[in-house]
Amino acid sequence: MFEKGLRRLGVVRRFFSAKTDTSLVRNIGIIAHIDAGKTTTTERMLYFSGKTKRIGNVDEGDTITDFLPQERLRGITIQSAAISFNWQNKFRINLIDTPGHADFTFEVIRSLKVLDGCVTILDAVAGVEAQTEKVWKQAKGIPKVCFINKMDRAGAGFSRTAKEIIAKLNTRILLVNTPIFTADPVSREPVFEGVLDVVAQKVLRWDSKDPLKVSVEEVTVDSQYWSELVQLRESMIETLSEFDEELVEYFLETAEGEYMRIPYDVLIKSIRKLTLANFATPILCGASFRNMGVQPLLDAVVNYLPSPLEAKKPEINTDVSIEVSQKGGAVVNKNNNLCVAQAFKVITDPIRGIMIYVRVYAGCLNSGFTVYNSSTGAKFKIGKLVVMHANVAEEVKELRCGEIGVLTGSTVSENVRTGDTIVTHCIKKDGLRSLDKIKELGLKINPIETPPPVFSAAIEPRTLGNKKMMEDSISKLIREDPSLHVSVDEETGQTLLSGMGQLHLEIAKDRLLNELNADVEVGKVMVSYKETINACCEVQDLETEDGFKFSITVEPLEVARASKNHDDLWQSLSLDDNFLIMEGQLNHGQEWPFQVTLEQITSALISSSIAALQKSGKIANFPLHSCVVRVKSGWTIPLDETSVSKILTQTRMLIFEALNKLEKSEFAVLEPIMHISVNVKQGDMGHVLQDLTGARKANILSIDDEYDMNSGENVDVKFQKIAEDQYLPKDSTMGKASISSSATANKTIRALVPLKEMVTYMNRLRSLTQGSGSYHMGYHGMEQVTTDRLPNILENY
Ligand SMILES: Nc1nc2c(ncn2[C@@H]2O[C@H](COP(=O)(O)OP(=O)(O)OP(=O)(O)O)[C@@H](O)[C@H]2O)c(=O)[nH]1
Repeated sequence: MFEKGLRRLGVVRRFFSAKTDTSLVRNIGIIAHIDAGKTTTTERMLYFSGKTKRIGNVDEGDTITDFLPQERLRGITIQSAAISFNWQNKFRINLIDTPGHADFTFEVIRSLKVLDGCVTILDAVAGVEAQTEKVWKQAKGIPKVCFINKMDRAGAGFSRTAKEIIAKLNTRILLVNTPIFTADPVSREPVFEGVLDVVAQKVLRWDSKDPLKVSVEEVTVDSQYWSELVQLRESMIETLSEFDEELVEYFLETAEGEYMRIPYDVLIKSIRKLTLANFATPILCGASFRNMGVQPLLDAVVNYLPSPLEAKKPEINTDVSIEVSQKGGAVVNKNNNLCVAQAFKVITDPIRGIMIYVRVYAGCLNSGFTVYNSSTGAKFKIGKLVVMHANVAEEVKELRCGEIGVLTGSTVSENVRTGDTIVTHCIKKDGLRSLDKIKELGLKINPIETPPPVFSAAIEPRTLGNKKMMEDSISKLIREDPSLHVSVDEETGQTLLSGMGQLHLEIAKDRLLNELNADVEVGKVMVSYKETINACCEVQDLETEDGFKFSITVEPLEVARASKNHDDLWQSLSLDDNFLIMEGQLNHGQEWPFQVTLEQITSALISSSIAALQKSGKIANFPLHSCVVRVKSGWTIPLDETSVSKILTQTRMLIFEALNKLEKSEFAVLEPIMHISVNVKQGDMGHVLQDLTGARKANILSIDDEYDMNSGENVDVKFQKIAEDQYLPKDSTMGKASISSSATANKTIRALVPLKEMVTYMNRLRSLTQGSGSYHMGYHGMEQVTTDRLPNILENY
């Protein structure tokens, strides 16, 4: 219980030991729609855990996790920040606070890749918002708890939000605590004062002046909360019984069918079981800004979210076994000496240089050991290892299975990129030779997918002498943020920087100018267009005198998918939905004959394919999208060749040559299509709809009442029924739905729209709705530009 944690606060504020038992580690992410209160909640978690001695606030720009100058200035999270702290003096929580803005979705994707559990924060007034639905889907399969925040705001609706969680996020819920209110002495309006803890059967009230002071009151039969508590427990136990046989047995036999006789520990165990199985989501509430409800949330993190030993196993490229032992954590290929880790984030620290965040999946990573990057084939020694507390580093000797930490040192900076897998021996400093070449050194954790960039801007040095510095600064930026892309037009020499949205490019520009001191000019932000091919092309058996032999085809993605062969090695080019296929590579069987490794060859082929597909569109030189470069089986290189540079140049030329065989008519221009949800008052609906379908060429998917769950396209009928049947306490504050009369009732329009038509939409929506309308937009996919709009697009590009 958190009271124990509180009591300890004044006494124990020491750093945790690096050797925390793996079963006591929680790697969690905080995910939500923008402004739901992720950073505010994280800040309180750090304070209540004893990690910080004062509470930072987003609005004053002094939080621990939003430490970039741009984050403090704008009051939003831009990059995910990792921080470790203790709870209950025994659990170690590694927490990543992720950005909520859709432009920084890659930060969420890469964090989710290495996390075992999530806290989803919701704004009690806004309910389940569009970005919440999106991140919830991205976190599929990861156990979650929900925190309904901002219960202090007028219009907060706990039960309304809880109902939306069931219906829109398609999960059963377990109400771990519910809000309690007191009446304002003057206005008599309800004021949020604490929570009813359904599991511990207590009422917790926070002192508005002292954040550490909480009064705890047992709920007994004569309490005003007793009958509410009985109903809440009954409802919780019914949901638990749907899944947990052991609980049913306990309820019927030991508790003799009495809901109130199931003890705290038995309930915690059962809630944990359902959460880990992704059968249900525990729900809690509070108001982080007022320091209310955060300690129970931390208790929920350790009580209900998985340790690394219980988490989803990593997805890897081969079929070796991954077993989990309570003592050693995950063991890959039955080898207790094998360490497997994945790099998920790279940052450049002004003092420490390049820092690579890794998650260790098996074994133990030791400083000073030689490691192998199985994604690139590079072998190198790692330097110091550190654990980060936002921007403060603590040096550690080792990172064990399940932990998140940082690699530092110059060798590391040259050899590791986001998504790479690192393999090493846990005991011998230079023990790579004793690892199995194919099953262990060849093992890769599936890479982190990068979403496609949809906006780009030309960028150029102010003076010619600054070109090199500009290139270096851009590559630093891209190393940190692979969702930014750079391409150079070989004919005009123009450099284009592409990203996930206008804000993303704006921040990149700010960082280039102010943090990296690059003397550059950045042009107008424009939509990124692509081209694709609708026919295959090939170059057969190119043989050079010095012994290189390759046959290559370039195919549309759907053609390659239709003829997928399980012996082929598919590699994502991490860009534009393009792939490289190496035919028959999983079937070689015999001894590897070449000096260079398969990983080095594959890495070279990936680089040459990316370069060749960058500017190959025949209609307008746009980069190619949804294309596959296939290297046919039977390829060879000279046996004594020690470098891959020739493979790079030869295959790049071959891809160009193949593409040149296609006619212009076999190419098509693609544009980014966005899904949008627009919230407007009923009275404004007509104008907004007319504008969307007319000027913006939108394809309307649905029009729903904002809080009407009877008609949403993403409402599953099964969960709608569960939502209707769920027992929920009456909302004490005035819910938004009850405030609105039919004339002002909010409507949500969902539609698919070309991004080009949405560039100035915010201003347009404001003027159509007198400032009351709002919208949210996310990437849907690339689609062929319709013939009527193509000439205009090409003319203006
Ligand atoms: N009334 C009220 N306001 C809150 C509460 N929690 C956060 N806020 C405010 O909501 C705004 C957004 O809070 P943040 O913590 O930055 O939200 P976020 O989810 O981290 O935002 P992004 O990371 O930019 O997506 C700030 O103005 C906070 O002060 C709360 O419990 N009650």
